[in-house]
Amino acid sequence: MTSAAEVAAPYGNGASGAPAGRKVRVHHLREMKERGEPWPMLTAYDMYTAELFDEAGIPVLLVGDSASNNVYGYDTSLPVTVDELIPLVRGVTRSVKRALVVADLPFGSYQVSVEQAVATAVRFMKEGRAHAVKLEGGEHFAPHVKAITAAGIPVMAHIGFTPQSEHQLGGYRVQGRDDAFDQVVADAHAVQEAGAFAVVLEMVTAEVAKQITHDLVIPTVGIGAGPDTDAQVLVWQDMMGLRRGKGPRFVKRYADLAGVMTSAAQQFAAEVRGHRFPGPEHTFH
Ligand SMILES: Nc1nc(=O)c2c([nH]1)NC[C@@H]1CN(c3ccc(C(=O)N[C@@H](CCC(=O)O)C(=O)O)cc3)CN21
Ligand SMILES: CC(C)C(=O)C(=O)O
Ligand SMILES: [Mg+2]
Repeated sequence: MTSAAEVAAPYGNGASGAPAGRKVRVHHLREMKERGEPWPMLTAYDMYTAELFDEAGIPVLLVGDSASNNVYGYDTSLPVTVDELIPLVRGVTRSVKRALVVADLPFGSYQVSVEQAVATAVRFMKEGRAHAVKLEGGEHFAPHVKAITAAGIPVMAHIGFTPQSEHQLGGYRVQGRDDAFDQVVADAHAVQEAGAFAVVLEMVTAEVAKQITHDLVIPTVGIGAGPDTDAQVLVWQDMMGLRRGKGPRFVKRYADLAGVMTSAAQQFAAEVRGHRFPGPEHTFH
């Protein structure tokens, strides 16, 4: 038995929701919702980010298909492949002690059929050693969520603005306004009913996010969904200021890594050019 105090015990610099020093499981996320404790989620695509965010007390790390435009240099989420993502997932899962690692299924790897969805999810679990998978879609993807869950794989759903459908949705646009309100609510209910353990709400109005968060027993994870979701997620290069440019309005910058890294690179360059690096302490005889 774990005591309530143990369950609430913090680790690292933040509360994980899991018992101190133990792995975060999907049921801990639902328990945090029940206790009214919002939890953070960040993307991670490699060893050092995974290690640092895990130790900082981030309970859930997402290896997003956003690696497409944040690691591989494509302009959107669409081009990245399963074969490109699996090695990143493996690097992240190898590097965490406690965090739950969710692998995002990329465009084209689950939409073809329910069978394809299960097969792709199995690859991410077996080859990537992920702890859960995520896919974009609501009502239409409830059968996929159900079949992957039936295979023993926890599924996080993602509704509202779904970047893999940007061409159908008409670009990066807020969802859930006016007539679309009921559709987003119906999608949320459908994925919960199908067995999803959590649902990402991306770029929906705060009003629809609040309603869904109240309706569902599973946690909602907001990105551009206002203050009332059970959890919040951001792409780490956005919130740490590594990615330059304006970016989405829902991002808050907590650091200026682009500035830090540019000046370190410039200083290194200047010292090499000026014969000041390496010094005696860096030199073998
Ligand atoms: N670096 C990065 N951050 C993200 O949040 C992110 C990715 N990449 N890649 C995958 C998706 C795509 N996402 C995006 C990308 C752009 C906007 C954007 O430009 N939004 C504008 C317009 C919103 C509107 O008013 O309709 C904004 O100002 O927020 C939003 C979400 C979220 N995801
Ligand atoms: C923005 C999050 C939710 C995502 O799906 C990704 O990073 O790919
Ligand atoms: Mg994604």
